[in-house]
Amino acid sequence: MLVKVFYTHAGCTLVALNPFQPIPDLYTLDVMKEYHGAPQPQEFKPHIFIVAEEAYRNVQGQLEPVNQSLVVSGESGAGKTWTSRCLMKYYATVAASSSVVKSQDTVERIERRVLDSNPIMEAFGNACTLRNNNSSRFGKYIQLQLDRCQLLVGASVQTYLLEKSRVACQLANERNFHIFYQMMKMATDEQRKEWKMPPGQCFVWLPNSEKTVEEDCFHETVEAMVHLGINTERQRQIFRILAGILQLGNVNFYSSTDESQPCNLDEQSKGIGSDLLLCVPAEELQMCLRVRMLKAGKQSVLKPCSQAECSMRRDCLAKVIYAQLFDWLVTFINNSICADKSTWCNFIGVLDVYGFECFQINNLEQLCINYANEKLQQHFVSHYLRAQQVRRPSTLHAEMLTTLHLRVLQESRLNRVSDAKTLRVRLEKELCDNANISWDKFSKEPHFTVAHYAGKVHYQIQGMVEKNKDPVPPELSSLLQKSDNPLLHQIFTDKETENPTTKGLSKVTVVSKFKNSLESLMKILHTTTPHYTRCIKPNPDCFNGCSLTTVRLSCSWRPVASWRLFISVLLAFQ
Ligand SMILES: Nc1ncnc2c1ncn2[C@@H]1O[C@H](COP(=O)(O)OP(=O)(O)OP(=O)(O)O)[C@@H](O)[C@H]1O
Repeated sequence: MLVKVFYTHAGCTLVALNPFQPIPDLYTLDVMKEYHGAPQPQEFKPHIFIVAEEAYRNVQGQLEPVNQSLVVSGESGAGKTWTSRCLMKYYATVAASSSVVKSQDTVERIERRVLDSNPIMEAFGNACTLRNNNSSRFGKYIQLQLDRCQLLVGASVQTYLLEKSRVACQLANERNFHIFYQMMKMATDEQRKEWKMPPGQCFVWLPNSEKTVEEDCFHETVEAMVHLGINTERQRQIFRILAGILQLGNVNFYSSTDESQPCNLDEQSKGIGSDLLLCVPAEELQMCLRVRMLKAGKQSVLKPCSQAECSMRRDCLAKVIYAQLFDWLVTFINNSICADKSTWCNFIGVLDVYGFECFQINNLEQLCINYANEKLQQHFVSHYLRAQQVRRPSTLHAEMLTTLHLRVLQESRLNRVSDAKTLRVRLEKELCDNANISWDKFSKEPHFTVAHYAGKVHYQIQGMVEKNKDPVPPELSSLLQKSDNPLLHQIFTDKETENPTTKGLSKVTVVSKFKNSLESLMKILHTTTPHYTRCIKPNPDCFNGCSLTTVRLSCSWRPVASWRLFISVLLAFQ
């Protein structure tokens, strides 16, 4: 009989092979109990529960550093989210004890809430892509909070870089975020009426809706919302906002024959109901999408937008609403599951971030994601070398100099207007002595190529600066503040208070925000005991006939050679 093996150890790393099918008896309650109760779990067959148990025992043993981080890595579709869920379920089971003095009810509720954060975040943050039907389009770090008796008393979630562009633009054969399809497929007649979504209506922003994926389960999302304390009225507000976004996608603009006049909307677009769903005045919404306000000193001038600009403003409106709604949800979840600081003393963190990305066209998002992967790889390499008692080569000095040097240079660049070609020339000048970046001077599309630890990636320069600034026209923000939807109103009013546009304060850009959150993540990782799990996708077609006995693994970890270069390039866009 062929015994299928899905886990093995490679040095200090657990290698997990995605079986692409449910494996009966691999993750049952009994198996959890077996690993948890074993005097020496390491002597058992390799399993994700060994990693989980080892981290748990480290906390019990109170050996410094007591806090633990479980770093789950791998390419898209390799099984990171699945593994993270497994780890959370493990702790929700073994770190809950019926013998606790606290009421059983409270204990159950917190474990359940922690687990219920998953379906909500997956519904709003995951999508069907070419590589994975349930691909996380954001990164997350979950801290499971343990009290003095090592019982799970709460959790907190930090998310990174939601791919909000997906709301308004999906690659061929990919889909928008699951939640939209869940709504469309599972709505009751009453909801359809409320959401202005008659059966059979097509939405431009919902491609491939005929495809059925396991994740299209609206009831599970709603049930999780209820458990986390999102009441029916709040749910209504959320779904109306989402329906409003969908309707926005069906709005079309036509250039006016008179250039001094705003673009036209077709009759269908006028009656589409986004204004009603987003609870904003119809005329003002149409105006904001088609006319921009230019400030000249104290005076403002109104200028009609071109057809392309109107579409960009429509997409921008949808993206900013969705991203803010996602952030609101994460904050709500945190408020619901986070324990009071006085009640917990240690944590086990589970990190599930985007894997290394290399597409045909790569831009700022990939640069950030791959930078994060380089940092994690570097963290892994230094931990591995420490474990092998090999002295680390010191790169800190050079690194600091590079960063400092470039930062000084970049300060003078802020707000400088430049096209892609000029920017390429500037970057090349600055980074010409770095062996890990190369330039193709003759290419039509200005780009640069970075030799990553995982392979070479070409990055398109066109649009990078704009993506980094990620501007939201002020007219759109003030329109949303006027919304009669209490949630939309709250989200955009809070945002305004959080980020006052005070002159002189450094601007928050995509890179600066990402860099800050990555830095704080790395700080946390450095103060915890790390455990690495590398998930492997045995084939690109998600074929389910492989096991570690049939796949030859390449465990050659190439050293990070280029991560310093990232700081330079990313700083250039700050
Ligand atoms: N241990 C497992 N047992 C059974 N199926 C699994 C397992 N791990 C992964 N899968 C299957 O593989 C799919 C992809 O896994 P998952 O979503 O966890 O990948 P990922 O690495 O998080 O990808 P992405 O980076 O795109 O989010 C899952 O939806 C599930 O069907």
